[in-house]
Amino acid sequence: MAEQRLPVPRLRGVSREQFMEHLYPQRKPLVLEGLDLGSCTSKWTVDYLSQVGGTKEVKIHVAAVAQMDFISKNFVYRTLPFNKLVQRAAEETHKEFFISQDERYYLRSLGEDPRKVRVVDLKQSLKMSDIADIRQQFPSLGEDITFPMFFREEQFFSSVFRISSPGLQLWTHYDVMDNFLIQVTGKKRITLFSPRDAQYLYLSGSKSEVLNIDSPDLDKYPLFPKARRYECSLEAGDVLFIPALWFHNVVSEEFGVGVNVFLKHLPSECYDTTDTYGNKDPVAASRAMQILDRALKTLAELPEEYRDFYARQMVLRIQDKAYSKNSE
Ligand SMILES: O=C(O)CCC(=O)C(=O)O
Ligand SMILES: [Fe+2]
Repeated sequence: MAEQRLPVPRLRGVSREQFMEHLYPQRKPLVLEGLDLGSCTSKWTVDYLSQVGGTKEVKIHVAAVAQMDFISKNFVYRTLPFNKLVQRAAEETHKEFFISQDERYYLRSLGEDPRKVRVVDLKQSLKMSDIADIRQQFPSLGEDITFPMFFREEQFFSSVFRISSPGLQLWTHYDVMDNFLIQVTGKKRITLFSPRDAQYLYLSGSKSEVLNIDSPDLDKYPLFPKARRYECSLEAGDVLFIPALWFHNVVSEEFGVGVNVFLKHLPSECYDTTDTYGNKDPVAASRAMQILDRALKTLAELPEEYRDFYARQMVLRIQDKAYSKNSE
């Protein structure tokens, strides 16, 4: 089957009203151009970021190769002061390094203590200190960036620094929050897949096992070419809207600094309160999955012929009762 590459629509000068009333409800990826992002787009050079961002320790991925692989774990986690990370990610060869001279770096910033489970206080509002918000963790840099306010204040979940060495590729995954990915400097190729095509992506949790999306091993992943492939080039000043559950794969074509804003689409109580990354499935989804696992265990008590018969009835019931009637 010929592989299709569908462009992600690009829109310039979209207003808050236009986005919220007409575009957001369509739940499709979009590149928004020409939004006011504040002074970051001109200020955030390597020197400025390292001076103003300071020496706060950050946890990073370090990889000896361009394509990070979560299955073979061809990367390690290390810690560097923020200013060092920025300098190293911007250079191609390193005098100081962890694994090799040409190792690559990826920062996904975290909150103060990502292991701490957030606590619900008396007013039911959540303690946010362990959730990334660059305005909290990097207040001086936070002042330079204006988030596109294309959402209601209470939808805000987190804001995350994304800093990457040239060439690095982040595996295909989905997040459970809506996302505005703001590319402040540098250039990325982003490939997206619809949640409806999850069946062709060979998922392991929230990630696709197909790492080499440009030249997949078709013996291992024969259905992968059936997934409709959307693509965009994200350049400095562009903002990509990634609706929750849309898969994305990111290749940094240059050293680049981005910030993404995760926001809640569902009412707050639908989300897992221990989720600090924005990637734990909604509570009802993980409960339903657990119940399904129990049902499968129960079915396994039957001999094959019966198990097969009842399993097929269950699939039909799921399709009839739970699939969206709105075919894409
Ligand atoms: O642009 C990146 O570095 C990764 C983007 C991403 O996965 C996200 O914003 O959720
Ligand atoms: Fe993501």
